[in-house]
Amino acid sequence: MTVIYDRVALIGLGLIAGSMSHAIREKGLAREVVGFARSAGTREVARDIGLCDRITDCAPDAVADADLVVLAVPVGAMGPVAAEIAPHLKPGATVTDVGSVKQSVIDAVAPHIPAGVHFVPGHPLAGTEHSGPRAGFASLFQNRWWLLTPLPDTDPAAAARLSDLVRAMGAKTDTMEPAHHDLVLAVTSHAPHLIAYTMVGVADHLRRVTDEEVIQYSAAGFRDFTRIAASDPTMWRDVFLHNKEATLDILGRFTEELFVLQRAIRMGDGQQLFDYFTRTRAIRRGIIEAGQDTAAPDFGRVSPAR
Ligand SMILES: NC(=O)c1ccc[n+]([C@@H]2O[C@H](COP(=O)([O-])OP(=O)(O)OC[C@H]3O[C@@H](n4cnc5c(N)ncnc54)[C@H](O)[C@@H]3O)[C@@H](O)[C@H]2O)c1
Ligand SMILES: O=C(O)C(=O)C[C@]1(C(=O)O)C=C[C@@H](O)C=C1
Repeated sequence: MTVIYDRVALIGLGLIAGSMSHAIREKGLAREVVGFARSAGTREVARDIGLCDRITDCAPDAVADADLVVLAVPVGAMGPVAAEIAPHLKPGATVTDVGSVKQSVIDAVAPHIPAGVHFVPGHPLAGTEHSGPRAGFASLFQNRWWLLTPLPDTDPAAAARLSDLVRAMGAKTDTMEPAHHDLVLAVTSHAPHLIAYTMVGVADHLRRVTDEEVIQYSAAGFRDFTRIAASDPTMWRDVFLHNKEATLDILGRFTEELFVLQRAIRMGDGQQLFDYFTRTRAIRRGIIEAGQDTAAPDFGRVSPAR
């Protein structure tokens, strides 16, 4: 493969940055991958497992002379991290982020980006319930979407070069308006996570169930919920706090639908339930036909949790 950036700096060394480092180094897409993490423990693990070519103890060091800087920290930390590295960015460099929410990250990061540095926000639609420096793996982005949400004044050449990197890591790229991205992701990712957290919380309240039966008789459907509900609390706290309006809108619609189904059950309206489930089954089949189902539960085998 061709080198796309001479030096890539990864800020935050968790699942996404770790997976990027594995993919970039495995495919030779950069001459050097430098990593920085805030906590000494994370840096130590990253050094132990040889996650990057170099790990530094200071964010400004990591970004000095980097051609691409990737902000891979929780959404709420993007602004402060951008402020810290901004004075040290190389003219002509590109800064991207991998945050699950786009508009609030843009609002927090863009004001810090100096003239002559390109900011191309992005979001890989790929992940697992695991986090931290050991969680990453090179094939995470294979055949998954990686959305870019460039700003009106984003340099097209900088965005195209980032797209090249993303595609070379195995992902498919598309561009979207940030606010539209946040609404789409509220439907496809954020509200479903909240529902999974809630469902597992409900089971937890039923002590009789939780004590033994929830483990012993855990059905596949509930197990899928528990996988999602095991996702990183900091990351998801920040997602909901920073995509508040869209998530609340979708949860409002969800509640209305839930009442419709609840009423159908109460009234014994089997036809309504059958018709509803027939429509939703078609959506699932559409996702599989589009090649978007990658059997997420297998991720646990690929990358053991911390
Ligand atoms: N996990 C997923 O499924 C997934 C998928 C796509 C995008 N994302 C987004 O990618 C970003 C990183 O997620 P991840 O799953 O790699 O997380 P992670 O928890 O595995 O890693 C996050 C890293 O950020 C560091 N960090 C945390 N708080 C920080 C702070 N205040 N300042 C500096 N560093 C800090 C942590 O030490 C860690 O190194 C998030 O913005 C998340 O929304 C996650
Ligand atoms: O498979 C999972 O564990 C995920 O939840 C990944 C997932 C998603 O909802 O699809 C989670 C958050 C992201 O921002 C992108 C991907």
